Amino acid sequence: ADIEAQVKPAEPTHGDLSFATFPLAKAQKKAPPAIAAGLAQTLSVPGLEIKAVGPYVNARFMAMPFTAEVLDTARAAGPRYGGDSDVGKGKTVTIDYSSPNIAKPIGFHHIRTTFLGHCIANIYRALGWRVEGINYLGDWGKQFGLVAVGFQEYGDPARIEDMGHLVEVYVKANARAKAEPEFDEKARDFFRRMEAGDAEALKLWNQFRETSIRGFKVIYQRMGIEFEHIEGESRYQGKMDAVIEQIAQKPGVKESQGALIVDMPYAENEPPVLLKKNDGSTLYATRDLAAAEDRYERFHFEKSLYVVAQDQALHFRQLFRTLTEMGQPWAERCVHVAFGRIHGMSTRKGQVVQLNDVLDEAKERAAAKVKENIEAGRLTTDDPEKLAEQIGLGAIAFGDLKHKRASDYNFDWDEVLSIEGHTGIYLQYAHARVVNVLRKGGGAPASYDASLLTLPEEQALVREIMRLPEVVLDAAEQYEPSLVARLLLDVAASLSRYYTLGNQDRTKRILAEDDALRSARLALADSARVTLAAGLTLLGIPTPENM
Ligand SMILES: NC(=[NH2+])NCCC[C@H](N)C(=O)O
Repeated sequence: ADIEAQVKPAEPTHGDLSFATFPLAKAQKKAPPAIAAGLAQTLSVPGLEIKAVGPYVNARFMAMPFTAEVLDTARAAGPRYGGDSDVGKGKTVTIDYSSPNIAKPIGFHHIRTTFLGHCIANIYRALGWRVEGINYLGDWGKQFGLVAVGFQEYGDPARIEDMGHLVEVYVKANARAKAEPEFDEKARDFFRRMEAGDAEALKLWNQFRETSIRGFKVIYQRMGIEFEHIEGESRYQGKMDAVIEQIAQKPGVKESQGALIVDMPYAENEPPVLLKKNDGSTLYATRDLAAAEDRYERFHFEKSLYVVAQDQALHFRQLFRTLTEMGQPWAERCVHVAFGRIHGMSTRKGQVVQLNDVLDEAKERAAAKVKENIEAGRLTTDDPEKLAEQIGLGAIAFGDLKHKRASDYNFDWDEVLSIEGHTGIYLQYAHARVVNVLRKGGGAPASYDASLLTLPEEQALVREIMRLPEVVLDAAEQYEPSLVARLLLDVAASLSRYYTLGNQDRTKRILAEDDALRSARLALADSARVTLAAGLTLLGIPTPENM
């Protein structure tokens, strides 16, 4: 109790704690060095290495025995850290994501499915699965009738290749159909002609479709997304009768109020699964049934994911139940990866949120931030325009992916672009900063002594770095990119605590005077860099090296 413990000076090669034995000399009637030697021999504390040095008992936190293994694993894997190509070897997953509706605005739910789906696809790919990403366009259905009839009445033929124009036509036509029954009837009739194979109707439809796909592709390119398949509901045109025939065999079909429905038990008040409307036209559910079978035939999937808003939960429950009732053993491999809503997202262009406008505005706002920080000398870049695009995309993507997918969230421009917050830009900056420190230190050495990494802050950072592979597995199992997002925040926070420890200048902490210590710290910094880069890439977020 008389022993005074003092936290050792900043230079940790001397140990982390030191006890002076002078106060004990009188009571024990022994010389301090002898007391120190005796104590060092009898004291045993797990995790502490204890040594007598003259009259002092010095203690040092020991590095976890696996520190070297963690760092070497991360550094050897580099951009593939967190992945494991054995996990999904020989298995295929289909991922239905993005799937916007042609000639309709890309609404908030398409923003979430696009980010979530892209990330889940990246994660499964990193785990060695064969990923068949499917952009299942809403390119069939009555809404086409609306656009077509609207376009014929007040569209500008010169602008048939302008997606924005088609959206305008749709929005107006939709409002008119609600107010004017004849207009609505015309739209239905147009779709009926499409389903009947009318060449003229199909020609116009195809023009709209091409225009939309061209417009979507620009957005996907911007986001770094490549789909294995861009197809859509129209693929099942002409193939629906076969599916209905199959359902008629098992579990059966029946008529209900002029429409054709799947004959299976329904809960009280549950709307039945509609296969054909009373006018004979097919529905979303009919096409999804055909699509599910088609996907199984083409890909023999181990899993079939549908990254679609929670609003469609009933649709998917019924879809999967129908497949089960049909006797498809693979029905249980289908999963609705549902997500909540974004509240409060609007752009300067207005309330009808379009993904491209969101990305544009994010870039514009990021550009203002970049400019402001360059002027204040806090940021350097040789390509401010590109950096703004990368920060803008990171802001929206991370702002979305950090939330558990099932929860709703409020979107706020200032929040997603805050450098201090739980944001994409914060992580991008943490990454660029560590890249910079490594550059100053002449890069990380191949060999180093991991046992020198004994500071609690160093060990804490090692522990976060170590978690990525496990977190990626959990994220895949739960279809939950937010787990990866949160780990990255933990890594960045640990890194920042390490830099600022003892209020030292961050470069000094890592670029220590002592060669051996500096090497070990650079190796640790390099592993943190690898973890941030690999994780951000899984989330679909660019990792600029300079900012
Ligand atoms: N197989 C599916 N149903 N995928 C989701 C399609 C989403 C639909 N196009 C929509 O925008 O609401």
